[in-house]
Amino acid sequence: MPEAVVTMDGWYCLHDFRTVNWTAWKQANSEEREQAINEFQQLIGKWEDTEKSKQGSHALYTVVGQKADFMMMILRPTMEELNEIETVFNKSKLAEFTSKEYSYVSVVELSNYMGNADENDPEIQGRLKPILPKWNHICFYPMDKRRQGNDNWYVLEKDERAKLMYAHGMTGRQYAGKIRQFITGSIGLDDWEWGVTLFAHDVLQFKKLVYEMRFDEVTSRYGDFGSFYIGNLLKTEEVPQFLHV
Ligand code: VOV
Repeated sequence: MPEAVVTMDGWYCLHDFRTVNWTAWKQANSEEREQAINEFQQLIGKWEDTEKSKQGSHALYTVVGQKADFMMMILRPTMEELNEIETVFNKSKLAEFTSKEYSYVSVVELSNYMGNADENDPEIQGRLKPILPKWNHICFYPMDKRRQGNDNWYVLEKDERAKLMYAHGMTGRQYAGKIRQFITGSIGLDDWEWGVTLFAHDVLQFKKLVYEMRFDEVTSRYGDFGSFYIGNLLKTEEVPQFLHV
């Protein structure tokens, strides 16, 4: 039987996508809107404090296209904290004007194919508990490794999988400084096997990287993908402008 890889797992992760009901938002009076915006900014302020004390991290992006209007990506040490954050948002004034579009629950994951990584190494700890970059663009999509006929990732021996992952890593390394990738594992946690979250300064680099990877065997033979979500950075101070009507 092929050997499973022992993963190293870090902070839990919630991707939370919301759509604004602009009609209801426009009908609200200006005090209500101001209250909703202030409360949301205070909430983000708390996330910023948590990030400063390295107890978690977050990213806030507007979403381009009709899949949602904005997304919150939250990293925390426990699943309970993720749940608390979404509940606080759900009880907020702004939530009265938004609908839940999609969410994804996972955990920051590093696979240790070479078997030589030391989980206590500060560099590895930094990757398991990362501070998310506030780069201009985000790209999120869930994915599976295929299990179909001759293309079944889960019957490949570990050495073979390690070789394919190595080639994958080599393609990715060419994008150093242009793209930062965060792989979150979600087997047993959500509907797909992994979440892929990419950050870039230049949005076109997502297309170039994802296209180039389509030719890596690990993707061409074994990659199955869900919906793609693309977004632009929403800074805390830009929230009032984004919500201005
Ligand atoms: C900047 C781009 C980039 C780079 C450098 C990179 C490197 C690496 C390395 C070195 C490793 C293995 C060790 C680890 O760190 O886990 C991985 C692991 C993984 N990757 Fe990756 N990946 C990138 C980018 C990158 C993308 C764009 C995708 C989506 C695939 C695509 O075709 O759309 C992806 C997927 C994954 C997955 C699902 C895993 C876990 C697979 C498993 O079976 O465990 N990844 N990845």
